[in-house]
Amino acid sequence: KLEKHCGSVNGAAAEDSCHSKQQDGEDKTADRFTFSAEPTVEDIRRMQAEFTDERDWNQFHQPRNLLLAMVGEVGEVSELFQWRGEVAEGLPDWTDSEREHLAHELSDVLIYLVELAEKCRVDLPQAVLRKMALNRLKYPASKVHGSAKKYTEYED
Ligand SMILES: Nc1ccn([C@H]2C[C@H](O)[C@@H](COP(=O)(O)OP(=O)(O)OP(=O)(O)O)O2)c(=O)n1
Repeated sequence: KLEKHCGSVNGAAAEDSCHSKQQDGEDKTADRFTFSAEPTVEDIRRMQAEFTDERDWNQFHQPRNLLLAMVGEVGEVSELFQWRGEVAEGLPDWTDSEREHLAHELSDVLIYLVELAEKCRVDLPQAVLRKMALNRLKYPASKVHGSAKKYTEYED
């Protein structure tokens, strides 16, 4: 079962439940945003595996091809942002159609990423947990709070 999220299927046009202005006028949209619980990463892996099986496309979906496909889709995401200058969180100036286009392109990136991980036998959800643990060790909050320097730039 796929739950509706934020009053819309893609979470983009959710003026009432997701986009509330506080009394001081500050838009707290970003603070309130969360993803739907489903589909899980494993659901996405399985759905894409079914999609490729049904088309006999597995023969084309080797790791290197999936990597190139994913990078191509990242390029399509970049196209949506290029020449716009700074874009604020929540994309306040974007039309619904532009938001939906972005949702499609980000989904393409995710679909290929998940399939690439599958074909490389990387259990992505667990790998993310391990990598985030490493990130926390590398960048202790007490040491790096408020600074975006890379870890090699810290002196002690
Ligand atoms: N050989 C293929 C082709 C497509 N797809 C799936 C995964 C992606 O989610 C989407 C990509 O489709 P397109 O290559 O047609 O790319 P776009 O949807 O981005 O279309 P366009 O490049 O015209 O914007 O379809 C796939 O799994 N394997």
